[in-house]
Amino acid sequence: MTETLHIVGGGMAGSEAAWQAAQAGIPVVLHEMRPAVGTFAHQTGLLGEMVCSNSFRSDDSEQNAVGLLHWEMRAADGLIMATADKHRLPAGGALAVDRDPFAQSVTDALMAHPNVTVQYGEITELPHDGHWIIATGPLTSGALADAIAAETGAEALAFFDAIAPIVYADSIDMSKAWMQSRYDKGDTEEERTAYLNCPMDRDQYEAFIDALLAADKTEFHEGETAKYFDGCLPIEVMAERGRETLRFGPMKPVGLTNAHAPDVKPYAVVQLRRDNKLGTLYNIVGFQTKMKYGAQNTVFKTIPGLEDAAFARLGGIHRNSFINSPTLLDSQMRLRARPNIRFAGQITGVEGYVESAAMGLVAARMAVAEITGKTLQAPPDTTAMGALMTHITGGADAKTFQPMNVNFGLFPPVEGLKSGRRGRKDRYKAYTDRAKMDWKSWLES
Ligand SMILES: Cc1cc2nc3c(=O)[nH]c(=O)nc-3n(C[C@H](O)[C@H](O)[C@H](O)COP(=O)(O)OP(=O)(O)OC[C@H]3O[C@@H](n4cnc5c(N)ncnc54)[C@H](O)[C@@H]3O)c2cc1C
Repeated sequence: MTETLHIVGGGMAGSEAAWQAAQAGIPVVLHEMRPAVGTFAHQTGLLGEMVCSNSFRSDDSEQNAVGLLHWEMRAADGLIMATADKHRLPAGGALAVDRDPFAQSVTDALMAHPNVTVQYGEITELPHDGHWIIATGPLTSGALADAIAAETGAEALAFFDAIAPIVYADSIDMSKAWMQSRYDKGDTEEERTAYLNCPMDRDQYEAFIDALLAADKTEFHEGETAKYFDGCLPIEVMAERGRETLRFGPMKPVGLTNAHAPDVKPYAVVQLRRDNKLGTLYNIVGFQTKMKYGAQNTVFKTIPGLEDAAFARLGGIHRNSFINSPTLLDSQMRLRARPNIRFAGQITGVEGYVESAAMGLVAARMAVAEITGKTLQAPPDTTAMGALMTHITGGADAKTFQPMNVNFGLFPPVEGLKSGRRGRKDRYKAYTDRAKMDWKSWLES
């Protein structure tokens, strides 16, 4: 008899995973704690509930990385994409979804599937036997989060997402910024030039502080803890504590010499640190923030060198349980210490409905292969699915690991194409053409 796949969490990732495995002929038990045990964000007991916006973002599979991920999931007969297409609302180039019929259809499809049993109830332990996928999302219940922390070490499970904004390297103006580590620290040239620095004079700093203090901010949701840890105070809270706080904190100008004006001492310096192995993404060090996205776009572009910055993601702080996947998971998304357990969805450190469902899709296919005595290699990192997986299972720096949306910064470059803004359209088309070809080959493998 074929072994059963247990999936914990009937959200975006768990629903997609259940569908993929069931369609492959594997018996699935899907464990969902709602409606008996709720979260502060979910409103219903339905599977596949969208907790906030009703958008799956861009549907452009040629020029947008999330649009490409849509394409890949459709090509893999994904339940979440097929249901989103069925309940699509007019939204220009974006894929907006009528949320209640969407979740109802996901629920109906899984309930009606002969290979799926939905079992309502909270799972509170990490199981020792059988094949399991944990897809309990950013609001994983307290008991299970405790069990995960006990298994992995408390520091490997984050409860808050304190996100510093991430910028595409090729959108930074290097005629103003320069590369240097503070006090030129490091044994190699690479280490001595590990940071990218943006200098400010006094007027620019004062104007920046004014803009921070005046910016629109988001409040914590009810049920979220508004407790900040001193190590990750939002920059605007630091600015509220005193106009000089940032200049003595993340923006301190010491140990740095402006390569473009060595005789002029900057009044403050914003530092950016490499965020991925490819060097295509940089995060602004210490700039976690509760400013609204519109305000961030305006305020951060006043930083010299970032006037034309394009953001791979903006900053934020919110309740989000996620594991340190680069250290905990192998390339099959299995917990190294307990290989009978895979993780999928937002808890692995991806961000967003589509990315979470995508990780459910691939984790289930890997589990199916294992149950049927085969091994399915991870998709190549030239595909949107593979680029995301590579990021969480090893591409990202484990020390600064933060949840990530899919974006072209995660893709290996296509050789021979023009860099910078002007070449972007051709570059993205080349990425997506390559991805589609490689995704089709992977599906056939
Ligand atoms: C407040 C908030 C707003 C968000 N807004 C957006 C947005 O606008 N757009 C966007 O793309 N993403 C948004 N996200 C992120 C969003 O949660 C994810 O994109 C997506 O829902 C994650 O999918 P998932 O399957 O990993 O988790 P979920 O969809 O949350 O599914 C996890 C499921 O596991 C269940 N569960 C948890 N613990 C247990 C347990 N112990 N036993 C059994 N079941 C359990 C939960 O009830 C839930 O059904 C938001 C997240 C939060 C918290």
